[in-house]
Amino acid sequence: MRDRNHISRKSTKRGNKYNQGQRQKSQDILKLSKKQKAVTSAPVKVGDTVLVSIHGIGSSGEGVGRVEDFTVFVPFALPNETVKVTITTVKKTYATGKLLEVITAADNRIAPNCELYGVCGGCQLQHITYEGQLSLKTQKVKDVIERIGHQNPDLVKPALGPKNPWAYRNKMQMPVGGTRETIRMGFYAMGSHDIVHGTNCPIQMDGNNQIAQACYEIAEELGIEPYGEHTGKGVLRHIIGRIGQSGYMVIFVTATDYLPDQDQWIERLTKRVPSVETIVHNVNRKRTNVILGPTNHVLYGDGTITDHIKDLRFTLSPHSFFQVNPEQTTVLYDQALMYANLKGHETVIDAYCGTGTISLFLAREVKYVIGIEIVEPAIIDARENARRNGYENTEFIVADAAVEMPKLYKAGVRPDVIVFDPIRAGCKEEVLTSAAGMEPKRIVYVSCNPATMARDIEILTHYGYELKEVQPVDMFPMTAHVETVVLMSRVRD
Ligand SMILES: C[S@@+](CC[C@H](N)C(=O)[O-])C[C@H]1O[C@@H](n2cnc3c(N)ncnc32)[C@H](O)[C@@H]1O
Repeated sequence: MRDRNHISRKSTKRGNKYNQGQRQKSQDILKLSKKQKAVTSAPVKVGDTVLVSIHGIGSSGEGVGRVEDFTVFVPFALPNETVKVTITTVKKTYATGKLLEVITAADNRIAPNCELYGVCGGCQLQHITYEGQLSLKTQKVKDVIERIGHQNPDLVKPALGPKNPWAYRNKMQMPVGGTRETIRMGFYAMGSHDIVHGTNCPIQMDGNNQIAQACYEIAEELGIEPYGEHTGKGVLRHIIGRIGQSGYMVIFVTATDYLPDQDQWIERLTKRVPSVETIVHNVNRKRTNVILGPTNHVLYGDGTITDHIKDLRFTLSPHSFFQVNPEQTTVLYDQALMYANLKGHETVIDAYCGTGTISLFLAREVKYVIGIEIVEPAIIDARENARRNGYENTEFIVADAAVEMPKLYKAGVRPDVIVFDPIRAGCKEEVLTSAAGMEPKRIVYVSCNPATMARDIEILTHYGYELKEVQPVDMFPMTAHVETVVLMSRVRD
C-alpha cells in the first residue's frame, strides 16, 4: 500500500504557471494594500452622506464601491451604478453604507416583486433581472476560482438557471414570535432575529404559503403563546412546511413537551389544507439557533412524505436533508453524473452523502457506491431509500469523512471516481489528501460555498489533480447563494 507521503504533489504545467502567476499577483496586491493601510485612514465616518461608484458585488450580493480607494459595501446597489449612501459602519479596511438614492441606475435594475423585499432577510437579488442574477453568480464563482483557487477563471461556464425562478422552495421554516394577542410569523429580518410578519413568500411553493396562512389563522383563533427568543419562555417556536410529491408535511416546533389544543390544530389544518399528509410535533427545549430538537411526535399520517428525483423515490422524515429546489436538483445531479463519466464497471465514493440522493443517482450507472455521512438518521434513510429503489450495489457508512476517508485509503480502497458534496465549510485537508492518495481518475466536487470550494480545488492541484471545468447551477434564485459542480481529473505521470 502506498504511504500518504507518496501522494503525488504534481500539478499540471498550465495549472502551475497559472497558479504561480496568480499567487505572485495576490502577494503584490497584499503588499500594496498593507502599504496603503499604513498611510491611509478611513475617508468617511458614520453618518456621512457620500456618492459611491459601484464596481463589483460582494459575497452576500451587496454592491462594492470605493470612496478615495477605501472600500464601501452597499446592500442593494449594483455594479455600474452611482449611488448616494449614508455611512452606517466604519471598520479599519472598509465601511458599510445604507442606500439612499440610485443616481445612475444599472441597465439590469428592476423593481422587486415582493413587498417585504429589503426588510426580510430571505432574498438579496430581487432588484436585478434574472439574467443579471445569473451573470453575477457566474462572476462570483469566476472571482473565487481566480483569487482563492489560483485557477483559470475561463474554466467557469455560465450559471444554469431554471425556467421559472419563482415559487421553487419545497421547504419553509417560519419563526413564530410576538405575543398571544399579536402573533408574528414569517421571516427573520436582514441581519437579525427580529420577525418580519408575512405568510406569502414568492420564492416558496404555493403549498407552503397555504400552510403559512392557515397556521397563522389557527394560531390566532386558538391563542397559542409564541416562544420568546430573548426570554426563553412560551410555546410555539417554528412552523415548518415541506412539500413532497405525495403530499405536505407540517412540523410544529415547540419549547414545551406538549402542543396545546393539539386535536384542534390537526382538525383545522387538515380541513383548510387538504394536501397535508402528515403532521409532526417536534420538541426543542434548548436556547439555540438550531431549529429542530431531537424528539418527534407524529400527530397525523406516518411522519413521512415521499418525493422523487427523476424515477428515484425518496422517503423524507422531519430530520432528512433534501435539496430545496427540485427542478434544479435534477440539473445539478445530471451535471455531476456527466462529469463522473461512468461506464458501468466503476466503484464510486460519495462523501457527505446525506440521505443518499447523489449515491442513488450514480448507483444505476456503476458497479458499487460507498456513501459516507456523519448524521445517523440520514444514513438510515439512505439505506431505506436504496432498498426501496432496488439498489443493492450501495453501502452507507455513518462516519466523519475526515476519519473514514483516511481509513478507507489505508484499507486499500481505490475508487474510480470520488464525489464530494460537503457543508459550507468545505472538506478538511485529510479528506482531500486521502482522496488524492486513492488516485481516482476523476473528482466531482459539488459545493454550496464557492470560496471553500476554490480553496479545496487549489489543495487538490498540489496532489496530482487538474481543474477541468466549473459549472455553477442556480439552486436559489433571488438570493446571493450559488451551487457549483466541478470536474477535476488526475494528471498522468
Ligand atoms: C450539502 S449536504 C449534501 C447532501 C447530499 N449530497 C444531497 O445532495 O442531498 C452535506 C452533508 O454532509 C453531512 N456532513 C457534515 N459534516 C460531515 C462530516 N464531517 N462527515 C461526513 N458528512 C458530513 C451533512 O450532514 C449533510 O448531509
